[in-house]
Amino acid sequence: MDPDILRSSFAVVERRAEFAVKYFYSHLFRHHPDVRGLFPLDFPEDMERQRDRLFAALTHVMERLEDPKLPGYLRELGRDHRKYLAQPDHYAAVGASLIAAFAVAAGSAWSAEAEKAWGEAYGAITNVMLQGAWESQHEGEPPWWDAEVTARTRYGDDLVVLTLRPHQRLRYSAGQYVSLNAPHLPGIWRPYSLANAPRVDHTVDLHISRVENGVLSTALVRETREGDVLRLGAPGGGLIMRTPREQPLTFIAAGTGWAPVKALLQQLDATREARLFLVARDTSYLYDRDAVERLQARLPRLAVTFITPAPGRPKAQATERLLTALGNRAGWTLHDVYLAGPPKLVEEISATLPALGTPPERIFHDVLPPTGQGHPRPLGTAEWLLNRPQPAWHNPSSRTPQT
Ligand SMILES: NC(=O)C1=CN([C@@H]2O[C@H](COP(=O)(O)OP(=O)(O)OC[C@H]3O[C@@H](n4cnc5c(N)ncnc54)[C@H](O)[C@@H]3O)[C@@H](O)[C@H]2O)C=CC1
Repeated sequence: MDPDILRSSFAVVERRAEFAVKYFYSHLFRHHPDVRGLFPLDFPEDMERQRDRLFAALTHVMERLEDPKLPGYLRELGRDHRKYLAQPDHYAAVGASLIAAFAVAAGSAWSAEAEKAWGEAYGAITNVMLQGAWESQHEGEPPWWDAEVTARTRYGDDLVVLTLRPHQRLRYSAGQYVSLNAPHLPGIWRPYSLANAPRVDHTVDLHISRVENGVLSTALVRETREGDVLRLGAPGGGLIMRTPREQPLTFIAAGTGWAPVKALLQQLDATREARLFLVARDTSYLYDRDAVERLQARLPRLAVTFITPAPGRPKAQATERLLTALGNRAGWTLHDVYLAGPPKLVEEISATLPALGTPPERIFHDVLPPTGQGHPRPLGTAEWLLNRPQPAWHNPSSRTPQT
């Protein structure tokens, strides 16, 4: 497998992603009509997003071809793909259509070597994913976990906290996420962080913020009732506690990014020194305040800072205020930082923290899909002070305003 050939041919295909994806799906469904059921064809807007997801996953792999963590990621992906009831034949069918689509999209940039490199790479990727699926099956895990909604708390129009009781025990670490599906919306799965450390009764909380035109989040926020049964995919993600006991911690949570941070905080003992920055688009979105108070009562060395825009100011101002607050705190060389929230915010804050003194390898967050704008270069301290980064809102209207 030649990483250079893979990367150079993928770079050409990526520029024609839209065409490549259309070709891929029509090729796949023409040759293997049986796999149609695995894709959310009833929801054209979701099929549209499927394109981004397919390329986000491929880009993720392309960027990590030589990363020793890639096999672990692929095993987790294979375990998670059991929820689609994906069989070895399906993997082979997808591979044949993917390579056919790449060949057409790459045009004259395609060659016999590229075809060979992709065939080998796809075979290797599939083997590791199938191994992950097999291990999960061997350990007695179900393809997905049916889970009954046992409680539901609505905050405003666009946010709901659901408590679910999985029918089979779900093993996970605080800070991990699962994908979630409602059986009446087949094929639509979205990742949500588990909002609690494992409990004795095995129930889990999910914090769901409604995304405008989001088929699943809208249904979950508006229609889900106690007694409904939802489906959870295999837990995954590496936002788990990695910091030695004696070291101080900073948590930054924006919006429902509070979910994994809350789970991580629940694991701390009373001696831990930690600070928490909770960011919301306005005060009415600072939900779950009781839980914050309970944590403060249990953790005397936890300093909490709430950050919202000034009254009447746009929500972007919260991120500016967060940057100011971070700049006013000391000790960044000592703190491990755990970050969760909108991908753009996570990207910006993790690019800013090294200028304050946190080593990049001490900043932890989920691997979020690429925003298409590349990763910002970390700033030097002087650059940061002279020219503080402005929050970049790439789609400020993608959220429904609260009425
Ligand atoms: N594990 C993780 O990292 C988790 C991430 N999330 C993500 O967090 C977001 C939560 O959505 P909501 O609760 O509706 O949050 P939201 O849209 O209300 O945003 C919360 C705050 O984040 C900041 N922000 C939002 N978008 C930004 C942008 N483009 N650039 C810079 N700053 C921005 C603003 O300060 C805003 O006040 C979703 O994108 C979700 O995918 C949610 C849960 C867990």
